[in-house]
Amino acid sequence: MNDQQRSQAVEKAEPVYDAELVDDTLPQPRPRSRWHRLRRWWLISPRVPATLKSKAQARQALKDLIVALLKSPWRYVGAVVRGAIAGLRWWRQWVTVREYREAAEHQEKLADKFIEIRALTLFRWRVTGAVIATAMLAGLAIVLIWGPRPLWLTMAAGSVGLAVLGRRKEGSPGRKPALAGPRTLTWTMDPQVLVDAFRDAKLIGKDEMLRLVERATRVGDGWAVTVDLPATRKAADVIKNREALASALAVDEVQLIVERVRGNGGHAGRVALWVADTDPYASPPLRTPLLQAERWDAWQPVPFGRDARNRQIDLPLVWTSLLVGAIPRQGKTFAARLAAAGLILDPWTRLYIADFKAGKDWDAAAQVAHRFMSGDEPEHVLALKNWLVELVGEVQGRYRRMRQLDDEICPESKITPVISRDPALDMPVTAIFIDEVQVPLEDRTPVDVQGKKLTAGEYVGELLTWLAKKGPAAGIVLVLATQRPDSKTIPSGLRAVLGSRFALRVMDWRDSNIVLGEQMNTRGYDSSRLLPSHKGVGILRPDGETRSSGDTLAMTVRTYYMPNEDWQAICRRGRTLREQAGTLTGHAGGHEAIPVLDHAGVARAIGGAKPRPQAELPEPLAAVVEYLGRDLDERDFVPTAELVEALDVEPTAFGRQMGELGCPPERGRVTDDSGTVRQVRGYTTRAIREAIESWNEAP
Ligand SMILES: Nc1ncnc2c1ncn2[C@@H]1O[C@H](COP(=O)(O)OP(=O)(O)OP(=O)(O)O)[C@@H](O)[C@H]1O
Repeated sequence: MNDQQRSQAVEKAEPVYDAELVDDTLPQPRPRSRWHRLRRWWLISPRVPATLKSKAQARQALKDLIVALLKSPWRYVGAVVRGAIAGLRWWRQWVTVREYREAAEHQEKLADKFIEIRALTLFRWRVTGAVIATAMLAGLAIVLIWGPRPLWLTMAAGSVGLAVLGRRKEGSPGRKPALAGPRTLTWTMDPQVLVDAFRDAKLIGKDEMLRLVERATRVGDGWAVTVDLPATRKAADVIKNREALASALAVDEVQLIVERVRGNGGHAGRVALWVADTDPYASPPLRTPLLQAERWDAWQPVPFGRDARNRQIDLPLVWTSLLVGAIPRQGKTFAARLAAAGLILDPWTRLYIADFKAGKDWDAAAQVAHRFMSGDEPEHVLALKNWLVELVGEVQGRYRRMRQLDDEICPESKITPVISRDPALDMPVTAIFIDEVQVPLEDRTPVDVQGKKLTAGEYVGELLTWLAKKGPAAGIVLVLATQRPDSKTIPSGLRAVLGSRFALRVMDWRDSNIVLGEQMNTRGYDSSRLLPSHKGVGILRPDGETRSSGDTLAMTVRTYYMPNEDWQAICRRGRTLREQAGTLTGHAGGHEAIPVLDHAGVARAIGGAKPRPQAELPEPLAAVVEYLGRDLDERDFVPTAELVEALDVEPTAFGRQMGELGCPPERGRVTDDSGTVRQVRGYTTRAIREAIESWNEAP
C-alpha cells in the first residue's frame, strides 16, 4: 500500500474528550467545611439554647444572671416574710377552730356547739403557749450547753422552710416559666406581663400561649423581644392592634414598635416587639448626616430620618415619586427639603422648584435650580403649567432617544446612572419639587388646551398624573407637598401613581388614608394619631427598598432636622459642585431658558385634549398625518421613500413643500427586514408634530 492509499484507508476521527459537560450558568453547590456544618447545626438546632446562639443573647443572659444574683437576697427575705405570714394565718385558723366553727355556722348549730368550740380554742391556745415555752426553754438550754450556733442553724433551716412556704404560687414568674423556652428573670419585660398584655388586647385567647423566640434583650433605649403567636394568629393583626397592646403594656403607642419578622428567619405569626423606656421623640432632633457629606449620589437613597429605635431610614428617590401631606406647621417643607438636599448634592441632577408657599423656605435652592419660582398668583400657576408641558415633552423625547440607544447602554426603557451622567445624552435625573401643590391644583384660571377649555388646576393635575406615571423611568422625580391632602384637592388618579408617601400629622384617619393609601388605618397606620408636639414625625410608606426596614409596609420616622442655615450650606455646596462639573443651567446659571412647548404632542400624550381637525392642515402635511395615523405618536422616524411611495408624490417637490411647512428632511436610521441598520433620509415624527402645531397656532 503506497502513502496515498494508506491515507485514504484511514479515516481521521474527531478528537474524543473524556470529560463531563457542566453548565456553570446554574448555581453550583458550594463545598461546605465541617466547621460550617457545625455552625449551621448550632444555629438551627432546637437542642442548643437560644442564649448560646448569638453574642447579644449570651450577653443579655449573663446580665440577667448577675441581676438575678444581686436581687436574690431581697427575693429570699421576701419569700421568708411571705412564708411567716402564711404560717401565722394557718396557725390562727387552727387556734380559732375556724373550719369547725364555719361548719357549725353553716348548719345553724353554732349556739349548740359554742361551748365545745370555746373549750377547743382554749385548749389550742394552751398547746401554743406550751410549745412556745418549751421551744424557749429548749433554746435556752441549747445556748447554755452548746452556744448560739445551733440556734442560728435552726433558725436558718426554719427560714428555708418559711421561704418554701412563701414561694410564689402557680403562674407567677419565679415558679414556672410563662413562655416556652429557657427562662431567667428579666428586668422589665416580664414574660407573664407580656402574655397578659396579649390576652388583654385580645390578640390571643385566654388559654393560648406565646412562644419565646428571642428573649428580651436591651436594644438602644428599650427592650426588644421576639415571640411566636399561636398557630392560627397573625402578626399583621398585632400590628393592626398595636394601640390595644400598648395600652395593655401600659406604654404610649409611640413607645411600642411591632414588626412582623419576614423572610427566612420569620413567618406570618412571628412578631418582633420593641418597647422604648421613654418617649423616643422627646429627645432633641438629630441633624441630617448630609451636612457632613461633600457630595451625594442621587441614585443612593437619601438619609431621611430615624425610627423610634434610632435606626436610620433612607428614602430612594430615583425611579419613584413622593407625596408629603400634613396639616400646617408639622414639618412638610422640612421633609421635602431633606429629599431635595440629597439631589442638590449631586451635581448631575437637574432641579425644578416651585414654591407656592411663597415663603423663604426654598429661596436658597434658587442658586442650584434649573427652574425656580416662589409665589402663589395665577401667573405662577401658568408658569408651572408650562414647566410641566416642557417636562412631558422631555419625557417623550427621552423615551424616543432611549429606544435608539444600544442595549448595552440602555438595557431597558429606563435611565441608568451612566445615562443620567452622560452630557451627550442629556438625560440627567430631573426632580420637580412643588410645595403647597394644592395651590396650583385648585387654580381656576381658564386655559385652552388645543381647543378644549379646562381650568389651570385640572390641566396641572393631568400633567402631574402623566408625569408621575411615565416620568420615573425616564429619570423624572416628582416631590409634592400639600397642606390639604383631601380627595377633592389631590385627584385620585394622581395619588394612585405617586410611589412613596409620607404623612405627618393630619386631622383625621381619612386624610391619613388619602396620603398613605386606602385602608392603611385598618392596617395600623394612621398619622392622625401622631402627637402635635412631635414635629417632623410621620408615617413613611416607601416605594421600593429602604435600608433597615426589611419588608415593612410603612414605618414611623422622625425626619432629620435641617434648619435654614444647614439648608443654605447644602445649597451653597450644591452650587460649587455644579460649577466644578459645569452643570449649572437655567435659573441658577443666570439665563432663564424659555420652556420648549409641544402643546399638541403633550395634549395627545395625556389624552386631555384632541388636536384640531386635520382638514385644516395644508397638503402634503395633511396627507402625511392621515397616512401615519397613530404612528405619528408611536414611531420616531419615517423614511422619505416610504412616504413618497404611500402618497404617490414626486420626491423633490414633496421634500421642498415639507421644508416650507417647517419640516425639512433629516438623516435617520432604519432597520430593514434582515435586521441591518441603514441611514436614510426622512422625517422625525417630532418635527412633523411641531409643524402641525405651528400651523394650528398660526393666526
Ligand atoms: N425633623 C424635625 N425635628 C424637629 N422639628 C422639626 C422637624 N421638622 C420640622 N420641624 C419644625 O416644625 C416647624 C414647621 O415645619 P415646616 O415649615 O416644614 O412645616 P410645614 O408643614 O411645611 O408648615 P406649613 O404648612 O405652614 O408650610 C419648623 O419650624 C421646625 O422647627
